[in-house]
Amino acid sequence: MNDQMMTMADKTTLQISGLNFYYGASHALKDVNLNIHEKKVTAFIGPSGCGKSTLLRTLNRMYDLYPGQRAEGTIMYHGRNILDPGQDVNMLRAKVGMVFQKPTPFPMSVYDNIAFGVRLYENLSRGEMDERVEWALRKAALWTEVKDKLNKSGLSLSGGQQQRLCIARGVAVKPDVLLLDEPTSALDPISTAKIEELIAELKQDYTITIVTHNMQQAARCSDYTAYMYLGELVEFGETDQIFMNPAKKETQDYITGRFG
Ligand SMILES: Nc1ncnc2c1ncn2[C@@H]1O[C@H](COP(=O)(O)OP(=O)(O)OP(=O)(O)O)[C@@H](O)[C@H]1O
Repeated sequence: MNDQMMTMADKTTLQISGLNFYYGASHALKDVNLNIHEKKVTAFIGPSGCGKSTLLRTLNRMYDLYPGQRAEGTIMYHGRNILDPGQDVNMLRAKVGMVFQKPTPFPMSVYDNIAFGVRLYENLSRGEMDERVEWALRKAALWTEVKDKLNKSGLSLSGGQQQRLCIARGVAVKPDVLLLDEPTSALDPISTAKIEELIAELKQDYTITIVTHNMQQAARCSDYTAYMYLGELVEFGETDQIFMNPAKKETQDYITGRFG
């Protein structure tokens, strides 16, 4: 399927055009053009340092927190360029949530890990908050494991549970998009399988973008794959096509492990 046909079949949530990114003078993303499709999983793959995480971090302006980092170009989201200086970044980050490589629960109870973010945006009654916490934990396939431990510290959970808690925290504010930056690289195979199952469930409701070093994971979990090299987007397409019939030799060399 060519890009135009895919765009007709799937709605675009984020439309990235002419995106360049700089760490000071270092040019880390070079004229990236890419559509992220609604309620699909898009994987970013490529060798270390190719710009996968940088691209992910532009999608909710995470880089704004660091001086000297800047993006140029457009990322259209609901009719607005999110790179515009006038963009409300707090609102953007509520709509485009992020889960990091290392599980990062807040040093507070399981319940408050979820409620904390919700309180920033909504004024819910205690009963409504209880419902939201349960809803988010169920969405993250964690409820049955923690329903009797809601007042225990989030840090007392296993690594895999902590990562699902972080996903629950992201989901609790009802985002449109979830950005997952190597979400299973610190986890054992069983926790990894749970997160992958969870991704398959979550894409019914959310647009998901995942950075992964694991080719099998990209092949299993994603609908679309973007292969990057040295800050450039080399090839983008449906995951089956990228893995079974890539258009570019560089892509084929990378996915078959012949790279470098
Ligand atoms: N904070 C930073 N300051 C300066 N340069 C950076 C910074 N973070 C990343 N870079 C550079 O930007 C380029 C892209 O890095 P990025 O982390 O996006 O790559 P990646 O594909 O996610 O790599 P990995 O798979 O190793 O995580 C690299 O050359 C990297 O050295």
